[in-house]
This record gives sequence, structure tokens and C-alpha cells, in this order.
Amino acid sequence: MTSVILGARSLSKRYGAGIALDNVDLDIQAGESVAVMGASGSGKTTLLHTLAGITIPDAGTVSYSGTDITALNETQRSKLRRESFGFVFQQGLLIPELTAIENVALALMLNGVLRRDAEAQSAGWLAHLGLSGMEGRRIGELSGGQAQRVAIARAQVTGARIVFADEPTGALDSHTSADVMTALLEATAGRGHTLVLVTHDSTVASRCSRTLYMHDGVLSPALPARPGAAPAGESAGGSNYLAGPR
Ligand SMILES: Nc1ncnc2c1ncn2[C@@H]1O[C@H](COP(=O)(O)OP(=O)(O)OP(=O)(O)O)[C@@H](O)[C@H]1O
Repeated sequence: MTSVILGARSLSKRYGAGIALDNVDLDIQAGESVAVMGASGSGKTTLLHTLAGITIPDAGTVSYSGTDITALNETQRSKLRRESFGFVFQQGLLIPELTAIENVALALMLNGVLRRDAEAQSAGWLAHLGLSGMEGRRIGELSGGQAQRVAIARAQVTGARIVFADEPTGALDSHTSADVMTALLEATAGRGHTLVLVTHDSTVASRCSRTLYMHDGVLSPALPARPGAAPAGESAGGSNYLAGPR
């Protein structure tokens, strides 16, 4: 038995004359790890942000556990993001002035957890991710891979059912990248949670249970045969519907 946790229907998004999402349909099952690959500018980040309720599509819907998040107002969407989603981005989301444990605990404190309890839970996650003894270091005092593990701890400490990761290993060497992917997969799909990640790295994508490709805003389960060709698997005039594994 499968359960769709995140579903997109007929998503379209334009920026001026450019099309970032072109009639995208997608179902993601709980517990899946889905990698989205594709050329620069093909629409991967726009898709990730739209699925996460950060960007509102021009047309189409995104439903999370049966709720149409495109119909929620900004306050409701921020609450949903805070409580149910986690984010691991290549840069920008960790606060450099705070220590590792403060960065993780902040996610809980924003949900009303008292600092002492928040830090206790955060210490558990940091230890789980191999960062014992580094709780008091500021982000700049950590390596790239250690900082990404702090970001994974922060994304998971609230019990997020879906983690969205944009190039989570983009700045890391291949060894550290493999370690971060192991941590990210264990913290998400390993616990029955869901991971949606954007990557340019086919080795990273191969660690996920499914890889999708963006090409000029069109989502496909297979690489386009050649630049400019219609993505394989998409019949002429057919639907771009991508169901998860059954
Ligand atoms: N806020 C924005 N304003 C204008 N155009 C945008 C905006 N965000 C994205 N775009 C455009 O939409 C298209 C898709 O961008 P997006 O960032 O989703 O691509 P991407 O596949 O993630 O690229 P990359 O791999 O380089 O990060 C690009 O042509 C981009 O220039």
C-alpha cells in the first residue's frame, strides 16, 4: 500500500517570457527519496520551491497530505513549512552568528518549544549526525560537510515529514558529499520520511530511490535523448503525469 504525501497537478510558472514550469504533474509517496536533475535554468529550484509552498504557481495545485497548499494564505503556508517541512540549502539558511546547537534549536523555539528542551533535543540530533563536541562552534568554525549536517539536524529536529534539499552537496568534495548524503537519507527516508532534492551530481541522484529530469520546465522520468528533443517517456501531446512507484 502506498500513500501520496505530495502531489502536483498541472503546475505552470512563468518569469516574463521564460517558462520555469510547464504543466508539471508529480506524485511523491511517503518514504521516497526523489532527486531532480537537469541543466542550469531548467526549472529545478522553481519546482522545489513550488512543491514546498515558497513559490506560488501561476496555475496548478500542490497538495500535501490532501491539503491544497496553493490555496493557503502566506501565514498558513509559513506555519506548514515550519511544522511539517525541513530545508537543507547549499547556503543561506544557517545563521553564522549562532552556534551549531543554537541554529538547530531555533527551529524548535520558533514552534514554541522552550530553549532548554529545544537544546536538549538538538544535542541528540547533532550527536546522531556525528557532531558531538561541536555544539558550541559557530557555523564558520565548521567544515562544509559539518555545516551541512547541522542543516540536516535543523531540518529534522521538528520531525519534518518532508525535507527539501537544494544542491545539499554542491560545495563539498566527493567523500564529504557521500557522507552528507548518507546522513540525509538516514535522517529522512530511513525514518519513513520523504526527501526531495535538486542536484547536478548523478552520483548523489543515484543514492535516491527515484530520479526525475527537468528540461525547459518539463518534468520527465528519463533524460532527454538530445538537447532540444522531447523528453523520453513523454508521448506527443500526452500527459506529463509522473506517478511514484506503486
Ligand atoms: N525570481 C525569478 N525572477 C525571474 N526569473 C526567474 C526567477 N527564478 C527563476 N527564474 C528563471 O526561471 C528559470 C528556471 O530557474 P530555476 O532557478 O528554477 O532553474 P534551475 O534548474 O534550478 O537552475 P540552476 O541549476 O542554475 O540552479 C530560469 O530561466 C531562471 O532565470
